[in-house]
Amino acid sequence: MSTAALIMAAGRGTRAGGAKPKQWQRLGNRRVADWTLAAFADHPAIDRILLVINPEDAAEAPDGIDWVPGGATRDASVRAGLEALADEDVTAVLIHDIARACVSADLITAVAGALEAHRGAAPGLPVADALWSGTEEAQVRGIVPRDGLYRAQTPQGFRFADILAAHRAHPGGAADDVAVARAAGLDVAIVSGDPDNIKITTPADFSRAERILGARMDIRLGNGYDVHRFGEGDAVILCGVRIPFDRGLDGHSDADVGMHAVTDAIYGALAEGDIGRHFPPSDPQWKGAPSEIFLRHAVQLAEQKGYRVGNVDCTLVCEEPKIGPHASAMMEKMGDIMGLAPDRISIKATTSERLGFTGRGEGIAALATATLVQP
Ligand SMILES: Nc1ccn([C@@H]2O[C@H](COP(=O)(O)OP(=O)(O)OP(=O)(O)O)[C@@H](O)[C@H]2O)c(=O)n1
Ligand SMILES: C[C@](O)(CO)[C@H](O)COP(=O)(O)O
Repeated sequence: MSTAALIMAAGRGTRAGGAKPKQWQRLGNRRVADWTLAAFADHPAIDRILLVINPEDAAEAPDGIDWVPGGATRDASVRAGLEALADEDVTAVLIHDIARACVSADLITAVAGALEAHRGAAPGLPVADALWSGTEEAQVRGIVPRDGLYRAQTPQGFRFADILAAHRAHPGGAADDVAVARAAGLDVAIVSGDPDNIKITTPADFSRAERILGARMDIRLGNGYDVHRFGEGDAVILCGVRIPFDRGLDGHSDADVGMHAVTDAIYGALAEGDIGRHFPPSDPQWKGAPSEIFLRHAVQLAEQKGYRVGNVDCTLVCEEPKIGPHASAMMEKMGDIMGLAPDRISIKATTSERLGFTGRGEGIAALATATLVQP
């Protein structure tokens, strides 16, 4: 079975307001559309994603995602998307509003899983509040029994051939795809909806969605510690900056103790061991290597796993050389390598009051902490 996600994004978002349709507006550190697409792109049950947009928004479409033009109404847009998939080997389709950016992986799993036993499946929330009917003057006219009533959500899932035929036969004007399916006589199973799967409809919904997504945010913390002893040389390299000195630091690579501690903090936050695991000292290719190779690798690994570096704090422990005059150059260099703003990097130094190996001037130690945030 090949399952496609058809993401409906051709609406104008008039109720939400703003300078551009709601799906292209910011929600935290990404656009609404990017949250929704990421939920499906990362999901193992989804083999293919097709986005339906208004052609006026072509410049907003994310790279690497196929899109087709939608229509004037939601059901016309869905039909356009289904027709575009008709020649592909798609057996099931999950049709989702891009405006439901808080959709969870569990809900996608539940709808996709229900399609193994049912021809159609969609999430619904039983109505929990009392229901009234009202007059145009906002007076209560009567009480509506709520038994058996559900609030409809997306993604709504169907066998592909069924829902394509149902849309082709439908005269238009349906609120959702379950309505189209039912008009064609298809049975649709109700799976448990998710109260957090809100549809961003009005301006107030943006902050609700941010709260929901913020509560899900995964923050990781890692620490790193490294030591290199002094040896022959006329300079040390610390956090990417060459500092002339009457000795150098010994090491297999360029012995940048500060950069190593930061790199290990990132690996630590990922539970990915340390530099030695990724760049074994027994491997001659790393002899004298610039340590930014290691740091770049750690940052890339974090990105591959869906994290970005939030901030980094590094303390160098030595009596000499003096770090203060070089700290801002170090922060700039580290920021360049990590793609991090300077105000998210702290590099500072302390002596150890002439105690221990650093106090006796035998080497330099470095400690670092890094946070990783998802997404
Ligand atoms: N012609 C249309 C109209 C709507 N949609 C999509 O269908 C979903 C329905 O949500 P809704 O809140 O109604 O979106 P809009 O139509 O954009 O909002 P509004 O009614 O406030 O303009 C949205 O993801 C929207 O982009 C679509 O693809 N094509
Ligand atoms: C499809 C839908 O999300 C189901 O709740 C909803 O009907 C679409 O939004 P609209 O506000 O009804 O256009």
